Order: sequence, then C-alpha cells, then structure tokens
Amino acid sequence: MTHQDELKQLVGKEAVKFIKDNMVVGLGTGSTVKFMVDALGQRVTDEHLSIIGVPTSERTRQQANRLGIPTKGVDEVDHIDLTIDGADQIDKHFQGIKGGGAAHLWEKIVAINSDKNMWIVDESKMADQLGTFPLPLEVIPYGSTQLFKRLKEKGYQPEFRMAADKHVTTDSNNYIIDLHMHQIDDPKSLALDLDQMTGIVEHGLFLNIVNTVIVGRETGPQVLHAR
Ligand SMILES: O=C[C@H](O)[C@H](O)[C@H](O)COP(=O)(O)O
Repeated sequence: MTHQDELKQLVGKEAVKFIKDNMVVGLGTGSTVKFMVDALGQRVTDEHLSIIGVPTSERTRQQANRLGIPTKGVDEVDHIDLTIDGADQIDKHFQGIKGGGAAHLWEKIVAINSDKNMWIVDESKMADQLGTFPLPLEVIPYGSTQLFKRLKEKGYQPEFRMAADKHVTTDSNNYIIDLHMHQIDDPKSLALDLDQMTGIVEHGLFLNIVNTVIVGRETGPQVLHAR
C-alpha cells in the first residue's frame, strides 16, 4: 500500500466512528471512500450495526452489497442522516471540487438531500485556491461538441474525458468534460455561469455543502468543522 493509501485508509476508518446504529448513510465514491466502506462493512459484521447505505455510484453499491451493507436508492429513503464522501480539492473556505471519478452528479444529489456532509481526504487535497484540479462537468452527449466549443470560447479550456479513445460515461450515461482552468478566482460566479449553460447536467463545484472534513495527515486524522 502506498503512503497516500495509508492516509486514505486512516480517514476512512476515522469517518465510520461517526456512524451510529439505525442511521441512513450516504456512501460517496472513489478510492478514499472505498476504504471507508470496507471499515463500515467490518462494523456491520462485528457490531451487527443496523444501517442503510445510499450509494452514489454503481461501484459503491456493489462494494457495499458485497460486504453485507444493505442499500437503498436515494428515492427510496425519506431522509439521509450523514453522507461521507471523498473530494478532489478543498480550499480554505471548505469549497470543493468533486467528480474526478465521474460520480459528482449522483454525489451532489445525495449530498443536498443529507442532513450532514462529511468529506474524507488525504492532506494532498487541501489547497489555498481551487482550480489546479481540472473541474469536471457531466454533460448530455447530444450537442456536446457544440457545448465544448462554447466552453472553449469562454476560455474555460475544456477537454473531453476519454479512456482508450472512447468517451468516459457516467452512471447516467452522460459524458464528462474537464475544465483545465488552473486557477478559479471566484467559484460562486463560475458555478452560476455553468448552471446556466444548456447541456451541462452538473458541475463538480460543491459550494457550501460540507459540514466536516477529516484530513489524513502525517500526525494523524485532523477533524475540521466547516459550518
Ligand atoms: O467522482 C468522484 C468523486 O467525486 C470522488 O469522491 C473524488 O474524485 C475523490 O476520489 P478519490 O478519493 O479517489 O481521490
């Protein structure tokens, strides 16, 4: 296991301590969350914890079910107590970029329907300013080449996300366009602009969403309260 993976595992294990019996828990997506779901599966087995997981991707749903964690879809629950997810970058105001794993649409839907949101990251994800991580957009395939041109004209430096010459597709069968902006000076106005562009289903800016961040540091897990 790499050192970065050790930090991811550390925060994954720390996060599940916040899960209590009978909770409905949103389960994020990604390599950090994978460690968290492993740790949660262990608790469900060892402590006969009775919880329901609401997965934010097919990948996470399959992992949870393999480990014996019961899951329901977001439309099958009446509330979500806490969602634990990863993040690609977090700035000093606790605004985040997500979607590096193409899951940010479902993640945002689960997040905005959760009473509390927690992000778990290794320390490399913490930044003064957002933007060095390319900003993911989930876009409808129909008209996406025209949308791409409009994004380029605006200077957003778009790039379709490809794998082996094929478009990466999301769990909703959409495409991903990453914006290589390097520096996002005003995340709020960028989010507003992207919200208004037809064809973009959702962007990866998660603003004023997270309540608690657990950062994996050399010295141990650091719990930060955002709001
Ligand atoms: O689309 C993927 C998600 O937003 C992930 O939570 C994010 O990319 C962080 O993933 P990882 O823990 O693998 O860095």
